[in-house]
Amino acid sequence: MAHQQAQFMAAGVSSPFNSAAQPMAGGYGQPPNNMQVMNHYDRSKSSQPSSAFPPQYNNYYQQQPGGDARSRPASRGDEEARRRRSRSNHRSSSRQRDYRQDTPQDAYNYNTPMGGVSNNVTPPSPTPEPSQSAQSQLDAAQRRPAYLLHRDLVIGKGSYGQVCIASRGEAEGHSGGKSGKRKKFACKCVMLRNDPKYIAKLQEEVNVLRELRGHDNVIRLYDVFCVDNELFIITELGRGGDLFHLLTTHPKHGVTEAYAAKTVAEMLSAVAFLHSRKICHRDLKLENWVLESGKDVWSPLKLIDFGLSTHFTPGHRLSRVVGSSYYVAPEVLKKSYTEACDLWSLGVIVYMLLSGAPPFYGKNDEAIKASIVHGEYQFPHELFRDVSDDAMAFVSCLLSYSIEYRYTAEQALTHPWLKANCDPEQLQRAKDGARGVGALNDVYSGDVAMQM
Ligand SMILES: Nc1ncnc2c1ncn2[C@@H]1O[C@H](COP(=O)(O)OP(=O)(O)OP(=O)(O)O)[C@@H](O)[C@H]1O
Repeated sequence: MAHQQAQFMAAGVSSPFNSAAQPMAGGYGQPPNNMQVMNHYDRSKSSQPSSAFPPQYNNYYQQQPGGDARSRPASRGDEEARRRRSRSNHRSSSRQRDYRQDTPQDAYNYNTPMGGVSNNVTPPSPTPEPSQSAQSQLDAAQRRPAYLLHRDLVIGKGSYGQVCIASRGEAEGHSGGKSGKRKKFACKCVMLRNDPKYIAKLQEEVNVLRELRGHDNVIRLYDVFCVDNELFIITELGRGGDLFHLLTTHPKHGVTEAYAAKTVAEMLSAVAFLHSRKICHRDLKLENWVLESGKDVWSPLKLIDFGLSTHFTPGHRLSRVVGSSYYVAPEVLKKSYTEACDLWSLGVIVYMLLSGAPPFYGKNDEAIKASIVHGEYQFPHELFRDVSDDAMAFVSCLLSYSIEYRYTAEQALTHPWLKANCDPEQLQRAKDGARGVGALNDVYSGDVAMQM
């Protein structure tokens, strides 16, 4: 994001970070050279350092059982000891583990012929046929229906496969507009398994993405198809990379309140919209928000990764323990929860945006879970010195242990902290988005959309 930084500074836009900016890595808003993209986005979880966060995140304070959430500023000695403990803890703790024990029960559809463009996830045939064409022999760039898949341009890796760049242009039968440029997309590539539960999970992910099309802060689905037992989910490309990357590649902690408020308004807009459609995301975390533009860190945020999302019935409790360390709500760990778990996760995200550290932590997943279930957190002075009382009050409304008192996304959008720190037009757009105003106007236009 060196060029992002340069861009907003040159344009006279205020820096989103709390401290003097140093060049940051990441982003691919400029025509990327392959190596840049690989360097910044080939973030294989297996190759992640064992620390949950890079060193600049390791200033977590020690939990003080029984302490007031807004309690005493830590003394310098305390803080040093905590930092030391925290640093050694996080060297050995695992990164963002998912508690994936989830098996959505929706029916799935086996009807789509291989290679077709479809909304349906097609399971592999029990005895896979040998590779059918020269297509499968192309390695670095493979031609798929209407897209060129750039297998070498990996922008992310998750537990289900990898996400790479796909593009299309005149060669694939699409006009490139006036500029004649190829349009780029993100393509999630997932090997299919002959496992109905697994297929049903993917089907739910695709269904949810399709249902949410048109909201400004939800990544837009363009296409889904299967080729040779591999599923390809083509979505809009978040060119600015994800928020985890943005925060952790910056040398200092936290973002300004103005940037946090803009970010949170957009997140709440998306989450309110999801909940109005009776969809619970269940995996909100910094990594699952990407910036639309690689040139402007103030560009809109987009929610990605609906792999753990589920439809819910109001009044019915969900029970499967799913989510990611640090962000998972206590009631999820207790196996009885509602869509309010998403608001808890947003509370964790805002806390982290403002301070650069998570509110609940521990030396391993078990310790993190125990800290979350215990439910007590603080706003340590050294991390929140420059943060307003209103901002902390806002975080408290989301990190309410009791879901009765926890704000809904709609309620949170009316909080005075957002009003004081957000551009009014932006806040209004977020509120409109929460009610699905933009989404209702999302006409399926254009050839790609027609394929859906
Ligand atoms: N549309 C996109 N635009 C930009 N980056 C993306 C996009 N989709 C995914 N990514 C990147 O790829 C990473 C992995 O994608 P995703 O979360 O969808 O995969 P996953 O297998 O479901 O991962 P996880 O195991 O974390 O749930 C993301 O954290 C993000 O950095």
